[in-house]
Amino acid sequence: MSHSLSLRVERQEKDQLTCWRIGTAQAELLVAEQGAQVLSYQRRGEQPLIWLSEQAEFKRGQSLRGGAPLCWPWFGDLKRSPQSVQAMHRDPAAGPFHGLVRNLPWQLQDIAAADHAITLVFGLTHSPEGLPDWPHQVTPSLAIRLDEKRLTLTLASRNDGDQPVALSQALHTYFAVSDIHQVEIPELAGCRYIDTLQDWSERTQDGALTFTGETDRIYLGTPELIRLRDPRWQRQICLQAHDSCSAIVWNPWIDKGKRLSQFADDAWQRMLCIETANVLDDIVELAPGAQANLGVSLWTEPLQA
Ligand SMILES: O=P(O)(O)OC[C@H]1O[C@@H](O)[C@H](O)[C@@H](O)[C@@H]1O
Repeated sequence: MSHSLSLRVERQEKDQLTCWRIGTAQAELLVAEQGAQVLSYQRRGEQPLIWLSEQAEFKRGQSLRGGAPLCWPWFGDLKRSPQSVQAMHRDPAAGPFHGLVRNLPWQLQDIAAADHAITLVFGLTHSPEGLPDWPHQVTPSLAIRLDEKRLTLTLASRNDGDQPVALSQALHTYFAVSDIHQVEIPELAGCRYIDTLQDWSERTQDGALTFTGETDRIYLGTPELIRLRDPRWQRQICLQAHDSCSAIVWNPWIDKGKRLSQFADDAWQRMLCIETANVLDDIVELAPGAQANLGVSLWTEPLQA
């Protein structure tokens, strides 16, 4: 498909996966159909905004390291999720980390260009009995909208069943940074967080968040706009969340980085996850017939070094 807005949409087979590459005058985006996983997003003349591991493997049935995997219908360890989220599963002890859909086949269901933007909609097609051990009729879909300035991801969940459903979720976005030691996130100052590396104890963020070691935290009561300042690359990445007031911030640092799949030993220096989420006291309760939309818009702004 080509378009007067100098839009290019190309389907590409990369090893075992079908991907879609979208090129506009301003940016380039790559998405894998599996998991409806955004893999990379780079604005022309800039460093990548979304980070993809140079060791990412394009294999069926496994999530790629990097991009923006979808954690749904729960985030992280199901046994650590609120009771109402656990109760949706037949065997919470056996629920896989980060939910059920990040390594399933999804399909591109719609693609439309209008108002200087292109939107791709991916849907998960699963059996009427629902997902394995999660017997609920909730249909997720992901809309990916690329306009001249921003990339917007919206994960919609519609409850087509006749019982309420509780879920947690996250847009697990990996960002590219110049050097993890030099970036900071000012907007998290004063937020409560759960430090999963300190026995899940609750703390309060003192000043801007900076990075000096392994970090794995769930921030609560987060503001709508969060900025990742990167003076060395003279930019800040802006994240505007929609219908979310919790976020996970994660960097594996050296030791955990060595244990991760599809991850170079020094990759921890170049990436950082800020995951726009609905977790803990921010989970989603979906009445029959209701729909929830979790979203994030991403863009960059110049910054003086
Ligand atoms: O290796 P995975 O399953 O993609 O998870 C990556 C990370 O995802 C983060 O969301 C978690 O907070 C981390 O604890 C975890 O290590």
